[in-house]
Amino acid sequence: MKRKAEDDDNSPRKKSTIVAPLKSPFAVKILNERFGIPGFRLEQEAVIARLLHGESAVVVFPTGGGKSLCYQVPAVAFPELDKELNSRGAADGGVSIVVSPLIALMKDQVDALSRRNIYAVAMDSSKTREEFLQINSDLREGKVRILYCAPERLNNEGFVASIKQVRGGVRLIAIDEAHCISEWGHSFRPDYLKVARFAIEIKAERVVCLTATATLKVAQDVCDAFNVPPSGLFRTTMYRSNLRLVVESTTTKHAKYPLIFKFLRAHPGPTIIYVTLQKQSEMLANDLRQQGFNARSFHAGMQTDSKTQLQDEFMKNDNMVICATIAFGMGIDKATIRNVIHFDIPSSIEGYSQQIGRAGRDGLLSNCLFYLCPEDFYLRDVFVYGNLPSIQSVKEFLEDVFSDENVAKDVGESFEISQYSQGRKFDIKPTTLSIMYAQLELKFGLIRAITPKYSKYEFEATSRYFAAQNWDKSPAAMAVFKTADKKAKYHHIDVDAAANRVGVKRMDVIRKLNDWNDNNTIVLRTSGVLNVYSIVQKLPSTDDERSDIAEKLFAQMEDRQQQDLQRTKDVVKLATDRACISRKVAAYFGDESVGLPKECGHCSWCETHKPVILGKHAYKPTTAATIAHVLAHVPDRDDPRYLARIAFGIGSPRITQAKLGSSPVFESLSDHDFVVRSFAQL
Ligand SMILES: Nc1ncnc2c1ncn2[C@@H]1O[C@H](COP(=O)(O)OP(=O)(O)OP(=O)(O)O)[C@@H](O)[C@H]1O
Repeated sequence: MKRKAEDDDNSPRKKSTIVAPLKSPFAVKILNERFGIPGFRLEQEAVIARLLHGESAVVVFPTGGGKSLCYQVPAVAFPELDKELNSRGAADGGVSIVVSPLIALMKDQVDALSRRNIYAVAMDSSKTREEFLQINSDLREGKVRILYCAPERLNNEGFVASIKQVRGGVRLIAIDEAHCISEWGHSFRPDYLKVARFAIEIKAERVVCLTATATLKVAQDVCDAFNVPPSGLFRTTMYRSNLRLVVESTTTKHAKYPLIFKFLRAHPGPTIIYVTLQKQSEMLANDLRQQGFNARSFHAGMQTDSKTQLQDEFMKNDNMVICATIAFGMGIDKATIRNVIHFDIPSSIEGYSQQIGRAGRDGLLSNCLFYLCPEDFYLRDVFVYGNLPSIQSVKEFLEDVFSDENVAKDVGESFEISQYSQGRKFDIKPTTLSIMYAQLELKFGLIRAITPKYSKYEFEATSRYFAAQNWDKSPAAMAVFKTADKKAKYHHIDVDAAANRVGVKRMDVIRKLNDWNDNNTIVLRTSGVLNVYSIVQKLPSTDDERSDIAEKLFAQMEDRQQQDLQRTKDVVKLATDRACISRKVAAYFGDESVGLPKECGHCSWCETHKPVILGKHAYKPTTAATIAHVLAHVPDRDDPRYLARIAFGIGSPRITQAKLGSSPVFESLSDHDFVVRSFAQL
């Protein structure tokens, strides 16, 4: 008998009315036997029991709380449980997919799982073609237990297609850092919004979303995205009784230095000092070294090898001070960090709590210091105001996306665009640009991102390449031979020009290059991503329609700017309030658990019962003369926000291109409030 379509719906959106068990002896057995761990912590067992029962879950555990086991144990348990219940064939165990933004973390986990004889792989761009083919074949045969990938991978329709063919299907999707799904979250990532759609498309049986920082609102958003009922939300307390939370205010940034030196002399041990700017991390490490500390700097601008080496050193060392941007710490599992110091204002309470959460995982007393002064606000404002482009830029960007050529295309056709060049051309930050694309995709339903292309191909020829010139007369090979241009060691090739020249498809040329790469005829290098979008709905062609979309996009970004400004205010309020800081952090995350003391007894408020007083942040007023000074150096009058940015010292692609970053007016009004209005009446 033919079943109704909804009966086939295995997707996580299908709600269940059956109550899931809280215990799972089977999961305990897997934990002991396959992971060598004696027992579960927190609510790990209840989460896993629910997943094994076929339900989805949202997990909010603090950093280091053991979220990884919540998906690793079920992934291993599914095929074993099938065997026990005799419900599926041995090769039909399916795969569990972990979506995570942290590539380094994926690698560590894959290594650890491999040591336990669990077949896990990370699908990332470092894989060679051979490895990639091997993974795909193993996936099809249902051999891979856990597959890690970054959210961006879900834009790759080849990947989505191959997942649909996995033998045994997708048993579970685990979404790490799941707060990135929520637009209310402090680190919203547009590609995360596509995970829910992906889960439905590939008919994932269940989903587990994991995060260390989610307010009630964010947790609710995550639950809504995957239709997880209240019984599927697991939260444990954020309160950490071994963390001493101290806030101190200073009059200037400079005055923080002697306080830090003095504190670290009295409290040695592994330490992380968080700063906002890369340059600052280097300067501070330098100053600390001069004071005799074993200090090093860490930031995202460093080479991957140096970063890995430094992390390894920090893991082994018991008295190292790392001056780092927030790039440091994610995936660092060092239990004995004694001090976490904030040299600048953290961007949100979520960020603050995540960073202090890295201290004292061994349960021993650890100090979390937060130094605050009026100068700190400037840096935060630069970051927040720098994200919002001008409405003019948004309109020009949309004109480019909805060009006559694209508008003439039919539904199902696609267009290519380089987000990188658009960012430079329209003066929009890459993250902001990708948020707008995600909105065009998910909110307006106009386009859909599909597999990006590389725009630049180059290769190093081996002797086989030169030999092939005599015998390989295939059109794709001829296209390469005729077009590739040798400069020094590398041949450069414009794949589109090559394809046009001989009248073959672009794809054929790319396939040829890849085949040659596989059989050692060439060593291929690719770079320069071209984003590709397929048209889902006829693109808007009238000015009114475009204007309407531009205004909606802009309004939403303005909203985000307000939220970001509010986040800074929340942090300052937390630090300067007449209340227990630990309790306030817990309350911010909706954690009012019974058993939480009214006052923690180990924060600056509880220790002194005096609030931290922050000096007044005095902005200078803008005058006609200060504005005229800026205008004298910048000829453009098309965009008040652009002028305000220069004056305030917020870099942008357009400012870099105009070489105005070193102009005398750049940053000239940094001690003024960021007022676009001052330039708007010109
Ligand atoms: N039940 C347990 N018993 C003993 N050790 C555990 C248990 N659960 C997790 N751990 C260990 O605790 C450490 C932290 O776990 P994990 O990395 O999963 O934390 P996390 O919640 O993902 O943290 P983060 O938010 O920093 O990513 C790991 O070394 C892990 O092996």
